[in-house]
This record gives sequence, structure tokens and C-alpha cells, in this order.
Amino acid sequence: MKILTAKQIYEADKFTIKKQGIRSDELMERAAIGIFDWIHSRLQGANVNIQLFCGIGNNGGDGIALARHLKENDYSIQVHVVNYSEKRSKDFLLNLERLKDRKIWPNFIKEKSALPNISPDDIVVDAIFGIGLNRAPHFWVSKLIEHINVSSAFVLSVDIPSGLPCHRIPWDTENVIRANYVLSFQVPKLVFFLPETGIYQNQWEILDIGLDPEYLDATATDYELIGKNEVLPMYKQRTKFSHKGTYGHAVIIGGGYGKIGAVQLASNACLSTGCGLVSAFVPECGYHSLQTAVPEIMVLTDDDDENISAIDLSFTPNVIGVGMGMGTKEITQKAFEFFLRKNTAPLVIDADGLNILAKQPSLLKYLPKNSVLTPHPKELERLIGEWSDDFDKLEKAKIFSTENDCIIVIKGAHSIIIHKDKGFVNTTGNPGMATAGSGDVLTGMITGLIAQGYTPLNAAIFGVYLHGLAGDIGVTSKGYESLKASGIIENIGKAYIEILKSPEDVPIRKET
Ligand SMILES: NC(=O)C1=CN([C@@H]2O[C@H](COP(=O)(O)OP(=O)(O)OC[C@H]3O[C@@H](n4cnc5c(N)ncnc54)[C@H](OP(=O)(O)O)[C@@H]3O)[C@@H](O)[C@H]2O)[C@@H](O)CC1
Ligand SMILES: [K+]
Repeated sequence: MKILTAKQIYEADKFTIKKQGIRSDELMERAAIGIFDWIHSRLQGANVNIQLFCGIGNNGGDGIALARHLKENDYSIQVHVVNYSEKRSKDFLLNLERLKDRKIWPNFIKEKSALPNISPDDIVVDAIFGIGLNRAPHFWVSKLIEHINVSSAFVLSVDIPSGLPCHRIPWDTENVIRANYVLSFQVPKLVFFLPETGIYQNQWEILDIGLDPEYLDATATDYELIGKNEVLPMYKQRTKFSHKGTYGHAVIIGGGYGKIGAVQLASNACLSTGCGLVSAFVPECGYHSLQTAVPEIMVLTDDDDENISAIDLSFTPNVIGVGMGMGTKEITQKAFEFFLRKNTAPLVIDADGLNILAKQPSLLKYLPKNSVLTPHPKELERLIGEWSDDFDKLEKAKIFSTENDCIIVIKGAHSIIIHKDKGFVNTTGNPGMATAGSGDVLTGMITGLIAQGYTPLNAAIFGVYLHGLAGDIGVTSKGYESLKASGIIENIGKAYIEILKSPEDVPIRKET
């Protein structure tokens, strides 16, 4: 699903109005009815007090139109107009008139107004600011936002939590609505998925307001949200007359004394993702434990007992996953440099492989085109430098990806795969996956997909989704605290089965 910028949403709006021959207030009416239906299907006419806080733009207009529908269905409502500007939108004014025609008189909140009491049992509809927010809210509007936040009432935000801009971090992190639920029109907003800006809502859902599919199809976007519908077409079906050679030979290189487990997890994950043959290359000390723990893999050893000192492969595999548990000792750095200079196989680089690249950026030129880099935040910072905020981080990652012709998997609650100017935002995964070895498993999975013929970009996107889904399945029996990296591997098979079940036909609903 495409993630549009505010500018593109306004264009989609205009395009739809023209193509469908409708008025802008009709589009607003669709939005309001969508929200009303959502509320009504849950409340079923229950006697709850609903307080609507509406700005003076189109987000406020949505709220005012919603108030009319709620009143017509006998809900108990109070409408507050947050009078933060003299410049009211046309459709806000139109809906305000419609409200007054029905003898509903809003309470106008201005700078000096007393703030209304909000009971914890009330429902607050937050329609103060939408995607049009382009500067810090006035001090008194911030006070209102704070007043709503401390009320303990259930807060339903229209389109986006008020105070949260669409494409940057908030001016003041305290003065943003903390929404229990966001009903967002047509397309998700990038801010829902970033660590600094995703904290303002618990759950979000897309409401389809019928923006024209022709515009959405034709529009190129900087970011895409990756769900089942996006990964399913990437899936490579197995054929009847295939054999293990059909699915590639991968090598996993890494490990050190006390860190052989990282290679074990990556190799096992690689195999469990469908790779035909997996060889591990580890220091001598890892030989017995690896052969015992994963009998299906072949083990090659370094001459050094405890460190990677010389990476000597007598063949060129289909892909190599390298770096986990490897350390950054001088001897290993030299071995890695020598390896990179002569290697021609596609690479997936993790952990200490990335740390060595950060220490010696001159090695980046030896990476094969479209190498996949899988840094956690600290490793990413070592590679691309410090960032001022999440948006700066994404821009820096894009520049790094473009300059070095590589794919970066920024690991996080919503991992984002960066390929040059484009980002793919993952939707699977959960906090239970913040556990030792989870990253080694991901590296093994992406390596295993490339071995099977997935392009490195598709392997990164599909692999991150599959990894998160295996973790989501894992927590259903293990809970968040007890899920281990090996538990993610155990559920890779179930994750494949889940992906192959009939395609999603319900709107995306996601806890963040
Ligand atoms: N296609 C869709 O998805 C549809 C979208 N719809 C809805 O429209 C919403 C967008 O509406 P919107 O453009 O009128 O902007 P909104 O957020 O209501 O702000 C109003 C104005 O406030 C101003 N302003 C900005 N910052 C400010 C500040 N700090 N303090 C004071 N003023 C400030 C700024 O005007 P300015 O003063 O900069 O000229 C801005 O224009 C969208 O979120 C959705 O709910 C639906 O109706 C149907 C179809
Ligand atoms: K809002």
C-alpha cells in the first residue's frame, strides 16, 4: 500500500473530485459517514457522552459533519470549535451551517476560554488539526491538547493525531494528542511507523473514502507499506521436478569463541527459509557444536581456533551471509578485507561485518551491487553518522544506499528497507522479537531467499515480513517475554503457510 505525502493526498483529493464529478463537501461527507459507521457499529446507540473538538479547516469540517450524523442517531454530543484561526475552510463553514440548521450550537473555544470538563467515561473525537498542520500550534491550543491527554477519556483521532505533522517530528513533543485510535483516510501516514512519531497512537485503521484508484496507481511514492498483499506476488513457488540444487547453496560466515550460536541461528534460519544447501564457515572451535546443533548444514572451519583469520572458500556459493558474532579484531578485519576484495557472490552483511565497514569505509567499494546490509540502530549510526531525528535518519540512509548501491534494512518496530530513494515499511513483528539472536535469524532468512533466486531487494522485503510474521506467530504460544530467536525459526514454516492463505480482503488494522 502506498504511503502518500500530504501534497499527494491533496492532489488525489482534487483528482477524485474532478473525475467522479463530485463536490469537495461530498468527499467530506464520505469521510464523516465512514467515521460515524465505525463509531456506531461499536457503540450501537449506547448512552455515552461524545465530545467533539473540531478545528476550523477540513479536519474540523469532518468532525462537524460527524457531529450531525451522531445527533441524528440520538447520541449525546457536545461540539467544540477550536477557533485557532480566522481563516475557515469552505466545507467547514458549510457543515457548521448544516449543524446550526439542526439547532446544534457549538461551544467556541478561544484563547481565553475556560476548557470544558472531560470525564474519563467520555469519548473524545479529535478533529482539531489534520494533515494541514504546518507550524507549531498556538500555546493555548497546546494547553487544550494537554487537557485532552490528561482526561483519561478514550480519544479517537480523525485522520491523524492533532499536533502531529505529516512529514516531520512535532515542534513540541508534549503537545500532540495521544490517540487511542486513529481513523486515517485512504492511506497510512509515514509518521505512524517511525519510533519518534509512532508513539502518539495505539492503533490505527484505514478508512476507504473512495479516492480515485487511477491516481493512486499512477502515483510514485517515496514509501510503501508492506503487508501480505505486497509480499505474496514475490513468493517463488516450488516446482515438482526441483531438487536441492534448485534452491541454491548459501554460506554463512561468522562466529568466534563463545559466539558460535550466532552462526548456528543464521544457518538454521537460512535452511528453514528454503535454501537448498547451507555451509557455515566458522573458527575451528565451532565445528562440533555446529555439526551437533544443525546436522543438516555443512561446516567449514578457519585455521584459527577462536577467530575468523582467513576466509577460504574453494567454491563460489549463490550467496553469502557474513558478520554475525565475528568480532572486529585486527586479524578478522584483515580476513574480511581480503575476502571482500576477491568475493563475487551476492552478500548479506550483518553485525561485525557492518562494524568493520564502518571502521574502514574504503572497503565499501568492494561490495557487490545490491548487497543487503542489516544494521540495528547503533550499527546504522556507525555507518551513516548521527542523525537529528527519524526523518534525517531516513534521508541519510537513502543517500548511503544510493552512493554505495546497496540495500539497507533499518531494523526496528517497523523495519524499513531502504533502496536508493525508496523505502518499504514492514508491518509484521512485535516487541517479543527484541531478543538476542533475532537479527542473526533475519540475516539467515534473507540469505536463504537470495539463494533461492529472490532478487536482493525482494529477499530483504519478503524476509523482513516473513521474520516478523514468524515472530507474531511465535508470541501467540510463547508470549512476548519468552520468545527466543530459535522460536522465530520454529515458526518460519507457519509464516509461509499464513502468507499463502487467501489474500487480505479486510482493511489493514494494526496495533503499533
Ligand atoms: N483527501 C482526503 O484525504 C480528505 C481529507 N479530509 C480532511 O481534510 C484534512 C486536511 O484539511 P486542511 O487542509 O483544511 O487542514 P487542517 O489540518 O484541517 O488544518 C486547517 C488549517 O489550519 C492552518 N494551520 C496549520 N497549522 C496551524 C497552526 N499550528 N495553527 C493555526 N493554524 C494552522 C492551515 O492553514 P494556513 O493558516 O497555513 O493557511 C491549515 O490549512 C485532512 O486531515 C482530513 O481530515 C476530508 O475532509 C476529506 C478528504
Ligand atoms: K485530528
